[in-house]
Amino acid sequence: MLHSRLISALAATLLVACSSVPTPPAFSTRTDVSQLLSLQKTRLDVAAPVARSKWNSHAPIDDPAREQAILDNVGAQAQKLGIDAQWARSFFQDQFDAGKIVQRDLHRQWKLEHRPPFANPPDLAHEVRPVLDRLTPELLAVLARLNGRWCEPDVAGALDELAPEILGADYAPPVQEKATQALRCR
Ligand SMILES: C=C(O[C@@H]1C=C(C(=O)O)C=C[C@H]1O)C(=O)O
Repeated sequence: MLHSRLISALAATLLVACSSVPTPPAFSTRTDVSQLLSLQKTRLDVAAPVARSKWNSHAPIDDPAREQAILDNVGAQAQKLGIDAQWARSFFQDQFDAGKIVQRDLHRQWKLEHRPPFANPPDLAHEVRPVLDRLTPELLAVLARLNGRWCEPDVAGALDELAPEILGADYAPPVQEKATQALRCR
């Protein structure tokens, strides 16, 4: 008798303890969306050093061979993570295009200012591109956690709320829209 009362008291305590734990899915979804947008922002931040390097070297903003190599790697890695390869490629193409809006805006501004070459331009191949290459697997890992969930209300809601906050801190709406295009519920 005493034994069974003790068990039901313990069970009741456990029930109370479990129900007071915050719901982890909503919390981790918001964290994942925030992390994704922060990584996208970090990638966009690399556009300015890329633009400085190309301003000095007169290299074109578009480098289709480099883009193709990244996309082929992205497609292969995405498949291993269970992400649709074509979707992952279009997400990364959007990141390239968003970064190129930033690069073009800077070159346009420097042209108007008759800006001379930069004194210490970053080395594109040895300093700048390695930063972008390190971001690729990090982006793919978060994308794998959010894979196919873009129409879930907590994912779409976090995206709507956090994109203007995180990307909008430094980037205009056209850049934000391009960078988040593949993430929208369709
Ligand atoms: C960032 C660069 O400029 C462009 C954008 C790229 C990117 O975002 O990864 C890749 C090649 C270029 O078309 C670059 O040349 O490295």
